[in-house]
Amino acid sequence: MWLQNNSVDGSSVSSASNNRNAWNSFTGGGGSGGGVGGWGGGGGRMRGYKASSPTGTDRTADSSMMSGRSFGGPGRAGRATPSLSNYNNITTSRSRVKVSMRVRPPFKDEIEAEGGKFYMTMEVPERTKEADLGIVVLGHPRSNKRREFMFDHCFEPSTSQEVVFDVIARPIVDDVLRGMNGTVFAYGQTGTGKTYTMGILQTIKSANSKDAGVVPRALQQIFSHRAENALTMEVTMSFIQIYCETIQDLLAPAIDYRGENETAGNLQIREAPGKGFYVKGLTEYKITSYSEAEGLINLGLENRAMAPTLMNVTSSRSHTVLTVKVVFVGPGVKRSGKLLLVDLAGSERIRRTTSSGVRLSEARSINASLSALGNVIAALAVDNKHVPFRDSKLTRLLQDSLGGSASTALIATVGPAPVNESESLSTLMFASRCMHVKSQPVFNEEIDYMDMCAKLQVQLASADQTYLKKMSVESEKYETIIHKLAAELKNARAGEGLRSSSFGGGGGEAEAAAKRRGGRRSSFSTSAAVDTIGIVRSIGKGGGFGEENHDGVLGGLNLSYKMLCQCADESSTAVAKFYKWVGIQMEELKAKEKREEAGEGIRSVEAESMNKNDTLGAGLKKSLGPHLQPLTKKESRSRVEARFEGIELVDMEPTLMEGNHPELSEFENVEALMSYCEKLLACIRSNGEKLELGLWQTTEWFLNVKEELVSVNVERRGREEEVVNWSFVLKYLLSTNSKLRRKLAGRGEGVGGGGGRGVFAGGGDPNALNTRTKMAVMEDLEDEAVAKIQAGFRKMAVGDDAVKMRGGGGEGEGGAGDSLVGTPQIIAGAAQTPRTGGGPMSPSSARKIIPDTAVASALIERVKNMTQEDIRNLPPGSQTKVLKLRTELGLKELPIEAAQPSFTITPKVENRGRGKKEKEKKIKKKKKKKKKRREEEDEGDEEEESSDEDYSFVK
Ligand SMILES: Nc1ncnc2c1ncn2[C@@H]1O[C@H](COP(=O)(O)OP(=O)(O)OP(=O)(O)O)[C@@H](O)[C@H]1O
Repeated sequence: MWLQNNSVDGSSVSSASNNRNAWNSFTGGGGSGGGVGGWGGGGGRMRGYKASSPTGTDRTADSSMMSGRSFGGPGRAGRATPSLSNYNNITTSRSRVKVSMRVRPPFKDEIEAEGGKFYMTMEVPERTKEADLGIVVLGHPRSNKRREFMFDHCFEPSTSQEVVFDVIARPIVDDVLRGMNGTVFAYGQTGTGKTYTMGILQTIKSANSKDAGVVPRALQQIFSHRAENALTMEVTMSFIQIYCETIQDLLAPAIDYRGENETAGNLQIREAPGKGFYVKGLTEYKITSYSEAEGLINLGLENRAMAPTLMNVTSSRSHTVLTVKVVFVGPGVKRSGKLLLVDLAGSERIRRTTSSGVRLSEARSINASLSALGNVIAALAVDNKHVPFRDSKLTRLLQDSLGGSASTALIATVGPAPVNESESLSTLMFASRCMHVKSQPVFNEEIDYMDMCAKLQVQLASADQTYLKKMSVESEKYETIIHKLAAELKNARAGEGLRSSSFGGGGGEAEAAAKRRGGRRSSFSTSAAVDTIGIVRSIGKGGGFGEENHDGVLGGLNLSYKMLCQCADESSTAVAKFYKWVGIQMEELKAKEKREEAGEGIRSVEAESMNKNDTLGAGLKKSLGPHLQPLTKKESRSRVEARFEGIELVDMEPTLMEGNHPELSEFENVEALMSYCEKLLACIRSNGEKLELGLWQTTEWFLNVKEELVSVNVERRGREEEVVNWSFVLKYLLSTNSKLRRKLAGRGEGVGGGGGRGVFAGGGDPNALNTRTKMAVMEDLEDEAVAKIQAGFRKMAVGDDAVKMRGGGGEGEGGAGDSLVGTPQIIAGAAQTPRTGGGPMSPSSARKIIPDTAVASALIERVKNMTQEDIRNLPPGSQTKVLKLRTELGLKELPIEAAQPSFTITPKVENRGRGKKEKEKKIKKKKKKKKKRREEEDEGDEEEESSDEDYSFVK
């Protein structure tokens, strides 16, 4: 859209209107928000920035005024996109001077003079070679002439200072802070806003104010920059003006301490190799803050040559160059960036300025230098070999910036009035040429490696303490881990030692260990290895073997690595040992079974005993034969097979690491070490699993085998116990059988001795007998022994057998007593007091041994109730026994004369005094009876003998 003058945006042109004092109503052009025609072209490009004052009202009015015009039109939407063919040779802005155009808001007098008809439109093409390119179309409202220019940016009049800075200057300052040279210069007709754009029209105060231009904002950006670590930033500043081809130091007093300062008013440009052109004698101020810079610039602005011209009451009559050098210094590094902020004097047609005298010569000088600048640009634009930098002081000073090694941006300013058309065309053509000036910024960085090294060493030394402290903490951490590893390794070794000893020890400890584990799966400790991997990983994350790694850490790592290797090796050894042991055990067990199968072992003892050609042996054989049938071969084999059933040791080969472990220093990098450690860990895990599996299997197997063994042993012991029990029975029988006693007398061994030799040799726990066996034994014992004892007591009670027992006492000593010691339980609770002496048992002892309380009670009753007469009638030995028993029973002895018989044993009394024949007859009869009874008992007759007719208790 066209600019119009029928509305007002006081804020955007306030300074202009105030200065000119004539304009009070002006709209500062189309808004960026519209983006349709007019200045909105720039606004379209600027989408996202805050536009100052565009309104729809402005555009409506503007479009009505534009109707009928041959160029322009109501807006971009209604017009064809300008041809871009002319701009195809424009290279990307990254490798050339960046050019933008800014249109000053019209003054009031311009609006009045032109009637709101202006000559320029801006557009952003639909598609451009570069997305940020903008097009300005220049034409005259009253002619068909039309020129199109394409720039990097086209700023409408309402574009804020902030936007211009951000788009144009901020990237240049960024480059300077990175160590490149950068230049921002404003070029344009006088009075079009160069000084305003650069922000040095008046004294600068705050970079944050709305009107603050490039200079204050750039300084603020520099001082808010934070230098990288280890680099210090130094900023120096100089400020000159080129006035009528003289270079003046705006920051040096014109009068020095000697009275005058000649050099400050006319500085010379010199050239030095590696330094390029420089201003000799220029004062450079080191500044550390924005406020310092502000003070200096304001001082310089006071010194700046300004004079009102017809076109600009605040016209700058000189080119001003503010140079800000930013140097970053670090260990061995010097990086420098130079920022040139150039506010060129305004180009002008001398006739329009109506200058004369000094003003005229100023204008000529300005035009001459700008002309030289134009020539330089023209030469650069077409890549001329000769670039006339020396033609003016300005071009010489800008050589660094335009010569291609700096990052350069040009802001071309134009006025909006048609009256400025030719100057604007000239400016746009100059700017357009600049679009072709190549620029390839370079970094200004000097690196002194020696110096860097020395300084780093100093830094390192100073940082060493902190570093060491940090490393000692790290070290402690690793030490803790290493100690833990060592402890675990020790435990693992101890565990292995335990297993090793049990490996050789025959399984007892292995079983015990399995029991202690309570069925828990045993495991080879892999946590140590895992921790080591953790250390390696953490080292790896920390940068591997770089300088930053402390020796201590590497030492710790080395130790951990060694331990990991050791773990892997030992795990392999442990597996090998384990399986070897299992193999041996299995072989041994098989061999043992085979021996047993062949008839060796304990059965041979039994067989030996039974085969003895003596009464005892014969008796044993007769008594125990049925119990001691040897196992058949088939039975033995099935037992062996059962014991080895279920054991499948799948993989007996340990996992091994091939070859010797490399040294830590042999690894190329952390990754290689990590990879090897992972392999070690895999080896340890694999071996651990094999051990676990093996232990698990063998534990199960042993438990099975043990159960089998126990059942066999129980059976075997059962047989042993039966031997014992029967032996006891036989012993007792011996004690009552003089014939047997006589046979054994003088041998020095009784049945008890036999027991000591073989029967009790196992020392087994009779409780381990199963109930069935126990009961059977008990029943047999009771049936056999109790019956005999009862019979003996009965005889004793009648008196005659008591004599026999007493009489035989001397013969059987040492026979029975000892064997009772090992078998008290068999006669449950009876043998409270083991007998150590020999001879026939006393009634009291017999009572203790014999569980038949009925018999004992009868006996006791009998003794208690005996009268003196009864006792007197007893044989002398029996009298003593009875009296002793009575004493034990706590009975008061009656005087024998006074005693009344309580019962009468008639047959004995009656038979007393009978002849020898009768007596023998009786004995024969008894023997016959006894024999008969024995035969019955041998056949398992369980009948009670209480109905023995021979003996009767008479009350
Ligand atoms: N974008 C703008 N917005 C508002 N006012 C502006 C703008 N540009 C310039 N002006 C005003 O226009 C007047 C002239 O501006 P300035 O002095 O910056 O022009 P110049 O190009 O530097 O002129 P010279 O070359 O003569 O010094 C100043 O009063 C300034 O405030």
